[in-house]
Amino acid sequence: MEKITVLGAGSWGTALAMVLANNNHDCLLWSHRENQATEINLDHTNKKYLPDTVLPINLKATSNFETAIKHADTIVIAVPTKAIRDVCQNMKEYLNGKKLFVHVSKGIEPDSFKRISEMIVDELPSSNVEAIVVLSGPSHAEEVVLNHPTTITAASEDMKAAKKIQDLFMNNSFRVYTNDDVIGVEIGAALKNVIALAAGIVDGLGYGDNAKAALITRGLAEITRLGISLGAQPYTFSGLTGMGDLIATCTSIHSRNWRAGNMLGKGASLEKVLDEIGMVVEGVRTTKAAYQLAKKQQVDMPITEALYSVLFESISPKEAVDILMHRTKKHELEDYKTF
Ligand SMILES: NC(=O)C1=CN([C@@H]2O[C@H](COP(=O)(O)OP(=O)(O)OC[C@H]3O[C@@H](n4cnc5c(N)ncnc54)[C@H](OP(=O)(O)O)[C@@H]3O)[C@@H](O)[C@H]2O)C=CC1
Ligand SMILES: O=C(CO)COP(=O)(O)O
Repeated sequence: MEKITVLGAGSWGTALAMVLANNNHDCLLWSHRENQATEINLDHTNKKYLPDTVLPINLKATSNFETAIKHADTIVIAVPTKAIRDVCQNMKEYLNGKKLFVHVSKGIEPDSFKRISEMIVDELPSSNVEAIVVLSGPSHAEEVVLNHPTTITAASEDMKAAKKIQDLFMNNSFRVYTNDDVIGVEIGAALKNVIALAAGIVDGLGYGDNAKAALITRGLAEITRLGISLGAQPYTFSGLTGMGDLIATCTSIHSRNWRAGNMLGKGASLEKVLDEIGMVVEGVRTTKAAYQLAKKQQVDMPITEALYSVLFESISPKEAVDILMHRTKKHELEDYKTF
């Protein structure tokens, strides 16, 4: 039995804490809302985020950040991308010695273009960081809490740390692989949300399966191009955190990104969509970051550009699809000629 803290009691933090508690670890879940921590401790529910789930009784919660950080030497950070820096900054005063950090967030920071692990490195003193592991893959919280078979990847530059996280999370319904391509895993995780928003849009427009298959396939091509330009290994993008998560997110009603796109495709405004979903839709902010990053890297990312125009330049979803369909003629495999 290992002591582990999970920071962030939204859908994913709660589902992962449940996996760890079911694996008989001493898992403490931190919520920044006292009433939510009380609900988890007394009612064993988290109704806002996982309405139909009964949490294991050995899963404890706290809203005391100091208690949460001091509880364990393994800390899982499960807050949205935009909260990563704040959470890391707040934790510094309670860190004493080295801890193993796991992050599970899927995004890139606009303007700095930093991946999550880079933000963690920016914010935490290296003397307090044993290693950073990213846990990512096709894994809707709603299915994980039902113990439906799920596969995921623990990626780190430190394979010993990745294997430790594999051991802590793995069980009969939660299968964990390892990978050392942190760039590829984080880029695939962040960018699949952009393509999922676009997939939701084509479904909302009523364009059907051909259009969605095109988006997933050409989406993977542009994600791979960007990833390679940043130093990722090409084959990571055919794996769980690339193609795997694209399929899960672009085809599922569980996906907040797909649902947001679907509502946009049906004509709703971005403001109304985000208000109605009420949970993080990472793809919106990541579209901005990816659009900027593609320009910096001089990588062609037509789907990301089209989505950027819809989200931030008031182009209609239908016009954006028309623009994509009228691009100059290309060879399908010209992206792959370099590997
Ligand atoms: N849901 C899923 O199935 C999966 C999600 N992910 C990724 O996990 C990350 C978290 O997503 P998810 O749990 O789904 O998001 P949710 O929107 O479900 O929950 C986010 C949680 O983070 C809390 N939070 C927000 N800002 C802060 C802050 N500054 N300090 C402390 N807590 C904060 C929210 O609190 P409040 O209630 O107050 O808003 C909420 O509890 C995202 O990057 C997502 O892409 C990855 C795999 C699967
Ligand atoms: O990352 C996810 C599944 O792997 C969850 O996707 P959403 O954030 O779109 O719900």
